[in-house]
This record gives sequence, C-alpha cells and structure tokens, in this order.
Amino acid sequence: MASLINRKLTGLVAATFTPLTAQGEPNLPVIGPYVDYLVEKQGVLNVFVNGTTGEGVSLCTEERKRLTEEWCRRGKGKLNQVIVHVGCYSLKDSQELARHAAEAGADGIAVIAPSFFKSATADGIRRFLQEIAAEAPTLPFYYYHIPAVTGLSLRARDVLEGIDALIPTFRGLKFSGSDLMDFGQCVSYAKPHWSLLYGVDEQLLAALSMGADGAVGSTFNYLGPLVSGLLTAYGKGDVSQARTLQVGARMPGVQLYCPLYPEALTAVLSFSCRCRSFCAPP
Ligand SMILES: CC(=O)N[C@H](C=O)[C@@H](O)[C@H](O)[C@H](O)CO
Ligand SMILES: CC(=O)C(=O)O
Repeated sequence: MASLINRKLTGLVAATFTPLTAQGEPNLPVIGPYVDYLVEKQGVLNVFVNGTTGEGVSLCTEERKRLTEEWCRRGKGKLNQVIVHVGCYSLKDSQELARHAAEAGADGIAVIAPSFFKSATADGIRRFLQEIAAEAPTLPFYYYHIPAVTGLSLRARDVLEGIDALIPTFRGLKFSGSDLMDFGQCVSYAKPHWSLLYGVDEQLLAALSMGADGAVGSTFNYLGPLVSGLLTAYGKGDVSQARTLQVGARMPGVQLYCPLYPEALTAVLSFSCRCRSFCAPP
C-alpha cells in the first residue's frame, strides 16, 4: 500500500455535517448509513470531517474524537480518504486531536487558523500549524484557508511561503475564499505533490480553470453526481457543459449569507440517511 503521505487527494471531498441527537450528543449510528449514502447515492469517496459544515469548533474535543473514530471505522474499505479537521483555539487541544486522528486511522488532517486572537503574521500562523502537524508525522497535513470565517486578512499565498521547510508533511491547501487571484498565486507556488482544493462550490469551475486539483464542499453531500459531471465535462474540455452545470446547480450562495444553511443541510441529510438529527447550538 502506498504510504498515506504519498497519496494525492483529488476530486470531490464532501464536507460532512455532524448529526446530533436531540440531547446534543453525536448521533454515531447515523455515520454508517451516511457513508453508504455518500458512496452509493452521491458517488463521493472522500470526506472532510469536523470542519465548518461539521461545526467542529462548536464541539468539544471528546465529541470530535468520537466522530473521528466513527468516520474512520465506517469509512474503512468504502471511502478513499477521511480527512479530519483538528483546528481549535487551543494549540494543545489541536495537538491532541492531531495525535488522535493518526491513531484513529485518518488519512490526513487539516487546520484552520485560530481567529479570536488572530496571529498577525504569516510566520505566526505557520508556526502554529507546524506545532500541530508535528504531532501526526505520518499524516498529510492541509492548511484550511477560510478568511470570511476567520476574519484573517492574510493571503493564503503568504502562509504558504516556505511552509514545506517547516512542515515536511505539508500536502496542500483547502481554499475557501473567493479571491481567485490569491488562489492562482498558490497554484503557481505549489509543489507537484500538493493538492489545491477549492471550497467555494458556487465558483468551482473558475477555480478549476486556475488549477484546482479538487474541491471540498458542503454541497457535494447532495449535488455529488452533478458536480462530478462538471469535473468530467471540464476534464474533457467541454467548458460550455461544465458552465451549464455550474450555473444551473442552484447552490446556496456562500453559506455565510444564508444563516439557516446548517439547519437546512441537516434536515436534507437527516431525510436522506433516514434518521432525525440536529445541529450544534448556537
Ligand atoms: C463557508 C462554508 O461553509 N464554505 C464551504 C466550504 O468551505 C462551502 O462548501 C459552502 O458551504 C458552499 O460553497 C455553499 O455555500
Ligand atoms: C466546506 C468545508 O470544507 C467545510 O465545511 O469545512
């Protein structure tokens, strides 16, 4: 088997939602059917767990660990890659989750920049990421850039500068921003073994044309076949068809402008996986 670190992540990655019970506990029995639903109905073979859509930062580390374990256990032999978001405000919590993800059998980890106390410099962010990545030295590591949520004004390209010297496991970027100039500069700087994954589903086609290797998004939970068609059309050079699929996709328009989106997504998936689930407050 190719070592984890050498497997390039491409194609669609579903940013999974987190099913909770009415008592606010992770609804673990839903994860098995959720995996089957993604594979069989959506044709999506990679997941990004405990991220924005998964409301990871609203969960405690114990809950995140239980979810990680269940996704890794249920995904085994069915999913290609389970990427776990381990970013927290606390460095030590993030390190603990990074170690745990490795033990649980995750295929990679990702970290968002902390955003309450914002690290003013790219160097500060790189060091924060380095201290987490070092705790899981066998796992591919991805930086998760999502400026509209973190409020961080630093360009992703600046964070990438020299990052592989600090983080030998660095394997790419999840870029959830609409600044395609910054994204293009990341593409231009990237090493061939990095994956540049785009995260604003509504303009994926534009990011493909800038060089995206794949995409991580919430809408691939329910628009998998359509977006796979978009990737195929683009791959064949049929931009007209890809555009028809992109603009016809009726994507929700960046979630942040749509405050009820997590609730709506939870409802759709509760229905699809035939179970009732809830979101994390607030
Ligand atoms: C803010 C946010 O959650 N962005 C997601 C990924 O990063 C996207 O997948 C969006 O959910 C998607 O583009 C729908 O607006
Ligand atoms: C879209 C995404 O990557 C997330 O929800 O974390």
